[in-house]
Amino acid sequence: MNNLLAVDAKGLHKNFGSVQAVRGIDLQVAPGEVVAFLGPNGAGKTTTIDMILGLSQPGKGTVSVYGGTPRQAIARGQVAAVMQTGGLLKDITVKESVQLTAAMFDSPRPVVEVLERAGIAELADRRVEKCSGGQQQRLRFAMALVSDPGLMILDEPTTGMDVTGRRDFWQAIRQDAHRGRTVVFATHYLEEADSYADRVVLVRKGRIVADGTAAQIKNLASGRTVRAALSHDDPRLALLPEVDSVEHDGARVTIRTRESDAVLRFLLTETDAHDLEVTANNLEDAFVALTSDEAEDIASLPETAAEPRTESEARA
Ligand SMILES: Nc1ncnc2c1ncn2[C@@H]1O[C@H](COP(=O)(O)OP(=O)(O)OP(=O)(O)O)[C@@H](O)[C@H]1O
Repeated sequence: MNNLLAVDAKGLHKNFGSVQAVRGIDLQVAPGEVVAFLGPNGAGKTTTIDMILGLSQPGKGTVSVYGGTPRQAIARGQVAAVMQTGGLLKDITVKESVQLTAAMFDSPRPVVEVLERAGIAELADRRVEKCSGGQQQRLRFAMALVSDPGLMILDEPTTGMDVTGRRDFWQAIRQDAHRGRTVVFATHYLEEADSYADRVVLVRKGRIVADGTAAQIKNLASGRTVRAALSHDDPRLALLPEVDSVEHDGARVTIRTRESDAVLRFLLTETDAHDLEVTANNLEDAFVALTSDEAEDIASLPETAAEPRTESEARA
């Protein structure tokens, strides 16, 4: 994995005046990966994506896309983006928009084909200004498909869409991704990352705080709390590898853990604990906790970087 990486970003920093928008992001994306860049408002997702696309320059750090600069990759048609807003001319039709984009490339995909892929063939003659927000996003997607890019970058593409619109949009993306296209998308919807990404990169305040499969991130985010009555403080609890934190409060102890079974076993066999209670943390609450101001950095999960998808694993 060297210059074959779809994205190789190293030590990215970006400040806007006194705002440190990105504070040291390293991101390697292998061809065929579908990566969600997940984080709350202001985490630095768009700023990072802008640097990957060459729309802004890092204050520090480097970005290469397929071994070249972002601008070279865009000019070669290797990367295309679907951004949240902009990029559309309101007075022309859907089909004309795609035709204009196609005129920029030597061997574009046929216009009719990309309109179908994006699910807007029946809107071909509609003026852009008459299209709904979701339809305009599909048009941006169609325009991004024209160069048949190896890497597609989507910046919160479904913001403002209703549930059906989001589902239909992702279905269109998935249907097109069957050839193992690399996809990097920014989102703050946990369920989008969960449903559509092989790998989830969780960002908070300009840094990556976790990097793994959706299941691993969910595991991190969805620990359990064990409460029990205990006659005295037991310092061994805090030393258990499965334990994240221990709080003693009089005769009760509260233990946060990712593996409640191991903790329960210890309490029942090694201590006089009784009146045990286990509660699962709410996933959304836990996600907020992972990315909140108070949250400490969580170690990334090194083995989790998903392998490039094979043809057979690729989504239909
Ligand atoms: N052009 C700019 N000038 C000043 N500050 C900026 C600029 N662009 C971004 N920021 C600030 O940088 C930080 C990161 O913003 P960014 O847009 O990258 O976050 P994001 O994760 O994409 O958020 P959202 O989910 O709300 O789109 C925020 O504090 C934002 O206010």
